[in-house]
Amino acid sequence: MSPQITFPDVRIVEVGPRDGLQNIRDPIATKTKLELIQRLKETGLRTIELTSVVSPKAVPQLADCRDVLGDPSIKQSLTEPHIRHPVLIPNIKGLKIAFEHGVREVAVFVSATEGFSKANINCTVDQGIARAKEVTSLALQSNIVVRGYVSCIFEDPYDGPTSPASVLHCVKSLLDAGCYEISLGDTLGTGSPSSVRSLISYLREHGIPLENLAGHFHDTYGQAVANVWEAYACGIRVFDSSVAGLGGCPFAPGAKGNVATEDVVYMFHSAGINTGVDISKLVNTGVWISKQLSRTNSSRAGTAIHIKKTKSLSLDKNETPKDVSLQWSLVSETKGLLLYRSGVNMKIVLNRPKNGNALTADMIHDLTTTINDISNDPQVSRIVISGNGKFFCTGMDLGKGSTPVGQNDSTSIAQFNRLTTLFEAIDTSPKVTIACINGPAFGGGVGLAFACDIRLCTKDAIMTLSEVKMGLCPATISKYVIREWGLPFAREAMLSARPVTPKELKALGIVSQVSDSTSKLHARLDSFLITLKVASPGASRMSKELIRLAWTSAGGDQQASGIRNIFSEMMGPDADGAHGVKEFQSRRKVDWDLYTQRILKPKL
Ligand SMILES: CC(C)(COP(=O)([O-])OP(=O)([O-])OC[C@H]1O[C@@H](n2cnc3c(N)ncnc32)[C@H](O)[C@@H]1OP(=O)([O-])[O-])[C@@H](O)C(=O)NCCC(=O)NCCSC(=O)C[C@@](C)(O)CC(=O)[O-]
Repeated sequence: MSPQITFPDVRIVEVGPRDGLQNIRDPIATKTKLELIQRLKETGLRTIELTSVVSPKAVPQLADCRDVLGDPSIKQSLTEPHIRHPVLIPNIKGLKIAFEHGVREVAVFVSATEGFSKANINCTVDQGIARAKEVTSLALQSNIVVRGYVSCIFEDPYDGPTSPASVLHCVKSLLDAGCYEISLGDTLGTGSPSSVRSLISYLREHGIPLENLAGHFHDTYGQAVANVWEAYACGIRVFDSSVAGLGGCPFAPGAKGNVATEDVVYMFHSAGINTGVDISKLVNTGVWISKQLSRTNSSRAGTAIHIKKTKSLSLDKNETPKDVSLQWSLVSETKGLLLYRSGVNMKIVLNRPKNGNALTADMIHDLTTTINDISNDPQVSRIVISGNGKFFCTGMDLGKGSTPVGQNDSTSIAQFNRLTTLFEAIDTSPKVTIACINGPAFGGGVGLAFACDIRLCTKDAIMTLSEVKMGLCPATISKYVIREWGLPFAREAMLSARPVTPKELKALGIVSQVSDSTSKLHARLDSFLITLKVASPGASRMSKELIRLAWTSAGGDQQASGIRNIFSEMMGPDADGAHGVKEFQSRRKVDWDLYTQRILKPKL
């Protein structure tokens, strides 16, 4: 019988909140970063890099490092004995700030190569080492432990391949300075298992103890997980990784994200190697942060586990879907709009958060085209409209030099046509349209929400028909707002321009669900979309038409003939009804999403 092999544990250094976020251009709220750290902690990760005390000019995304470090939850976490929270520090000034906030571990960084050193920290390699030594020495005097990073271990974006001797020089210098561990950074992600083995062997042969080394691999060439495994096989036991594979490097063009923590944990657990991490919670965290950042989840294992979980939940007959997530993939991006797809669902996200997602002429045009395109796609059943950032949509563009207000006749006509075409496209779409209102809306933004069939919103999604304050009026949107709100309520809201709360709208049945936060809203949206699988797309389209007829010509001839036509369409041999009733007779429930994707449709 072969002897039982027991593998030593590995330690994962989660770098998502720092390395993962630093390269993202759109501002991320401090509270999202804090929630990310908290969620990561709850997965069982015991080393989580918090932030970086670098110049806000160099890395604007981390300009809130003081707010992160000063938050009570972080202060508490910094005192917990089994938790390690390294903070990246470039210089003495950064160290002092970290020290003031009770940080117990810092990380210093150097590049093994001149080109990257110059671009990243504007000094030579040796000047970088001297700076890191200075920080390390002062940190150690204050009982702060120091970790070192060496970047570009295989290649530099400017200088090309890196010599192992340069890596050795940096590793040795940082260890001599007193760093307890050096993380070897494949910043460009060009390394492969053979280069990993070769470098680690070289360092070991030159007297570097393996227990002082960690691996930090980026996934640009898809080699990161293989590199982690190879480094493990060589004897390395500490690995940096980032949830959902977040990351990149602002100074290394083309560098992709870090190896995803989910992929690393999955790989180690599959080999019976304990990481101490609850993979299920980790996967949920990866899905959550990807959604928060409107980014595709780069973790392969995370995505697969999540889809499997979602599928088994939605196929369970006794299960009422409750906040089950869908996997959304980015389909296209224009200036101001992001388009995502999840099966038969499309989600359009207004993406001009700095201007409250105010609708420029281009955005209105792109939004209309997108809605028309989706409306003509037989593989799609639903269209969601949402917004990025604090606001859902602040209405018509009122920006200096760009607003169409106060211009000439032709500008006015063009804007009128643009707006009416957009709202008509939404209103007459054969697809079920859902406004997922992530925050307050003003003017045309309210119109956008109420041209849709159904609305879910956050508790902060206050609606203001603010037009009268500026001498304008809710002209093109009135058709939809008055229809949905009712005359007296709409009249009062239009004439007062007062903020109307989600609570009021919910009480009137005008919004269907109100969530506590944006993340909960999106989770609720996903669950809601899953529940809509019970509805046939053809029948939904016809139901929409019946509602429109009741609104436009209640009791009239047009409504009567419209109902007659819809009735005969519904009863036809090619209509969804023929399939739905057959399934009913066989005591089978129809998943209309699968049907629409042609999976259940009989082969001709
Ligand atoms: C939203 C708050 C309360 C935020 O108030 P705040 O939180 O104090 O932030 P802010 O005012 O600094 O706004 C943040 C940024 O968003 C911009 N912004 C914000 N809204 C717009 C806009 N519409 N157009 C262009 N830019 C806009 C604003 O200019 C600023 O950009 P920055 O100055 O930093 O570059 C405030 O900015 C505000 O009151 N905005 C105006 C909202 C409004 O009244 N919208 C109605 C537009 S009229 C309309 O839609 C007509 C229509 C379509 O209904 C007619 C029809 O139906 O036919």
